[in-house]
Amino acid sequence: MALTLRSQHGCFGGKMGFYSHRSKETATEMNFSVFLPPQAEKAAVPTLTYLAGLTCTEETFMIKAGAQRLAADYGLMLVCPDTSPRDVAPAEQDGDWDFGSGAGFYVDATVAPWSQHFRMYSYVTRELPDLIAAEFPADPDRQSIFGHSMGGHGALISALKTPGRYRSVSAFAPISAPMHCPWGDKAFSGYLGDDRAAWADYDASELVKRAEERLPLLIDQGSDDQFLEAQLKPEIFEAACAEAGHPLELRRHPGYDHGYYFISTFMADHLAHHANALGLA
Ligand SMILES: N[C@@H](CCC(=O)N[C@@H](CSC=O)C(=O)NCC(=O)O)C(=O)O
Repeated sequence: MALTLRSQHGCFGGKMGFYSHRSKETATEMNFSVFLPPQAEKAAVPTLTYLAGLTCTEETFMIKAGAQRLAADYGLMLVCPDTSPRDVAPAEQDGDWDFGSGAGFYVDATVAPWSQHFRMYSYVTRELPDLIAAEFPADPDRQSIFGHSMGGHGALISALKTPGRYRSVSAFAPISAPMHCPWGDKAFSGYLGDDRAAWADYDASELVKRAEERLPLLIDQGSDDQFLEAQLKPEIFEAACAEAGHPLELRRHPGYDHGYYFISTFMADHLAHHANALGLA
């Protein structure tokens, strides 16, 4: 598997790298970033994948979230894919910031033209982990996942749909019930068509009701988040977890909005959550 190293930077004793490669799933070049902690020079380390939100790239989290110092302390590899394929025909880019480029929604599209390249679910749950295991000093038996907003939705569905893959999951302000909000309605009807049964396969509030395993699950939500009421709907996911008997630590934080100041404030708690599940704490 040919990887192109686009740039590399020393970071907290480890290495911050930005890569691209030809993806079989999306049939495009895909970008991703990896933070290698110093411990990775001597041994395979656990990986924590972060899925970013609408309009983000593989750089946003690495630049803004402040996760690398803690990951270096724990000996945790951080992996962050781009949020969609990029080098696609104009008809597949879409002019909207919440659909098309930068808005892959972590689903495998079934509706043309999106179905040709927008296969982000298979990309983040299969192709990218396999690539990381083959090309980096990663311990494939110790993986966890987290994300923000659209990426929080992506992290929740990735964990719920692949029992046995991840040791823990967490999310900042996730789109918790995409079948019941305008962002999800637009993405699911565009990528998956009108069949709401297909939508339920990518909705965490539906998937948790049939979950086979019980993962440590942490969600942080700002109470002053501008998207909270219309788009995020944590109360639906909270009720679904209660109905399913799935443990959930959902914390609401007055004074915090949707942005990376909120994310960076609670980043240490999320890394501790995952480090604990991955046997690093
Ligand atoms: N362009 C939009 C705002 C887009 C936005 O807020 N994106 C969020 C994720 S929202 C859900 O997935 C984000 O993480 N942005 C990156 C950042 O650096 O903050 C608008 O104009 O409202």
